[in-house]
Amino acid sequence: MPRTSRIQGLRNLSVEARRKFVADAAGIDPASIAAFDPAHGLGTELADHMIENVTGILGIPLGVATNFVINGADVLVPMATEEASVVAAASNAAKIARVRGGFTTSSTPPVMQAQVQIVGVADPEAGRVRLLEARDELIALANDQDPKLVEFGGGVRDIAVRLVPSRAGTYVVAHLRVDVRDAMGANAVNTMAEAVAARAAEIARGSSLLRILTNKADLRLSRARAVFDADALGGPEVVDNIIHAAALAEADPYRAATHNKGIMNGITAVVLATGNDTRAVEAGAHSHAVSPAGLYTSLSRFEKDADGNVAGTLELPMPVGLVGGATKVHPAAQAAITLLGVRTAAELAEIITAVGLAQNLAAVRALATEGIQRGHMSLHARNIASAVGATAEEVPAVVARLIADKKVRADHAAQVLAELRAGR
Ligand SMILES: CC(C)(COP(=O)([O-])OP(=O)([O-])OC[C@H]1O[C@@H](n2cnc3c(N)ncnc32)[C@H](O)[C@@H]1OP(=O)([O-])[O-])[C@@H](O)C(=O)NCCC(=O)NCCSC(=O)C[C@@](C)(O)CC(=O)[O-]
Ligand SMILES: NC(=O)C1=CN([C@@H]2O[C@H](COP(=O)(O)OP(=O)(O)OC[C@H]3O[C@@H](n4cnc5c(N)ncnc54)[C@H](OP(=O)(O)O)[C@@H]3O)[C@@H](O)[C@H]2O)C=CC1
Repeated sequence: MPRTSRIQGLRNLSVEARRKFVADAAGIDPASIAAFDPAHGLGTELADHMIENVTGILGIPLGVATNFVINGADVLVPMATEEASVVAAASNAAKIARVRGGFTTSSTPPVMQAQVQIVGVADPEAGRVRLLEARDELIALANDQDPKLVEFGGGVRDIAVRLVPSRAGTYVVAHLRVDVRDAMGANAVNTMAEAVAARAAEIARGSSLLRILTNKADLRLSRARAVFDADALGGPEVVDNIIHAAALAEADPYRAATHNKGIMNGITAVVLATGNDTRAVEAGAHSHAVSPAGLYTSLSRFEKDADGNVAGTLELPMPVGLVGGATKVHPAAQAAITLLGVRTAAELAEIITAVGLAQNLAAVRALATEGIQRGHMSLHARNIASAVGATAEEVPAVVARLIADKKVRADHAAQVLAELRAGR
């Protein structure tokens, strides 16, 4: 069948049947996502090469979000998360976005920056200018460290120098701005920073100290936008309430933190599923959420467009790669990349950003209407039923009672399960 993400009723299939269905819908061989099955996924031998003192493997559920249309193409999105309702919510918002054509994305070139801290410079202003004069020499020295990256069309694009006053003096901080192509880039730029540090310090007339990537990846931005149809959202009142919810998140750091957590529900799940560095993406996102005036604010924007629909946008750093880290090593991460059908790190980054926007819209819509608990807790109820010991056969009956009684709580679940087993 042609590639499609509009799948209804995926939830009603068994896990195995779902895997087969998803592969067919993506137009790929089911064997290429066999690694989603733990039996064919990451084994202890491979895991032992990934980190230190390996004693086992932690399983995290991997779901597939449906309904996404991104830049006119249908995309099925693998999401690894321990939290109920995240995959359903992303699929729900993608279904709404689909009414008006789905998501449109774009990004800057994949430029990461490494910092070289230079201490003890007597004349920092002059040190800054001396370093800028040596731009070509420093770029050549850095590029020599990674001929392969240069061969792929990447490499150092520029040098910037900042003066950072601190309680321990003014530091001269040189930035290497490196196009890392399809890499996340941390190892690549760290190698370069370490290689140029001594020469940079000599030129600035100080000594080098820290030589490390900055996770404030504000030169590597990814953007997504979508129009969420007013009728599909539930009408003009829902639109207005979504705008009020977004306005509070823009103005109030307490709300912004939760609003952004909702965005990261989607982003982290895809970053993790593709074997990328969740901490790097999270650090970049939160550093980007600080406005020029120093206010921690929302990463997304929701506006009412001229036709009364919600125009949603999200822009944030998205340092993800296809060639390094766990992405290349972890069999399930490779399967996730195959399912997504991406060929460049930029394509992956943009899909992740679209998922972040969808996730945010779903949560904000729920909050601006019926509240989060009905949708979220009815799915979380399955966790609670399992936690109190319900078997796979018992879970549906326990969940149905918890929702009917509007008491999605462990104590009530235990009571319901006991009653069920006693035949009451
Ligand atoms: C949970 C829903 C989707 C229910 O919403 P609903 O309206 O009951 O769903 P529906 O049955 O009408 O289904 C609509 C679509 O959602 C998907 N869907 C719906 N249910 C399932 C399911 N079981 N399994 C798989 N997919 C599901 C599916 O795509 C479906 O389309 P269909 O295929 O039927 O044509 C909705 O209430 C929702 O979007 N809620 C938001 C939930 C959420 O954001 N959860 C994250 C955890 S809470 C949190 O951490 C963050 C937060 C909220 O604090 C952030 C913030 O404050 O901003
Ligand atoms: N602060 C942070 O966020 C830090 C993160 N990390 C970790 O660093 C890892 C990511 O670093 P990264 O540099 O991406 O990993 P790698 O060093 O594994 O991959 C980058 C290298 O891959 C090679 N390469 C092959 N094909 C391409 C291509 N198409 N585009 C770009 N490069 C290509 C390049 O040269 P070559 O083959 O010559 O190497 C490049 O240097 C992650 O695991 C992350 O967790 C590490 C330190 C700090």
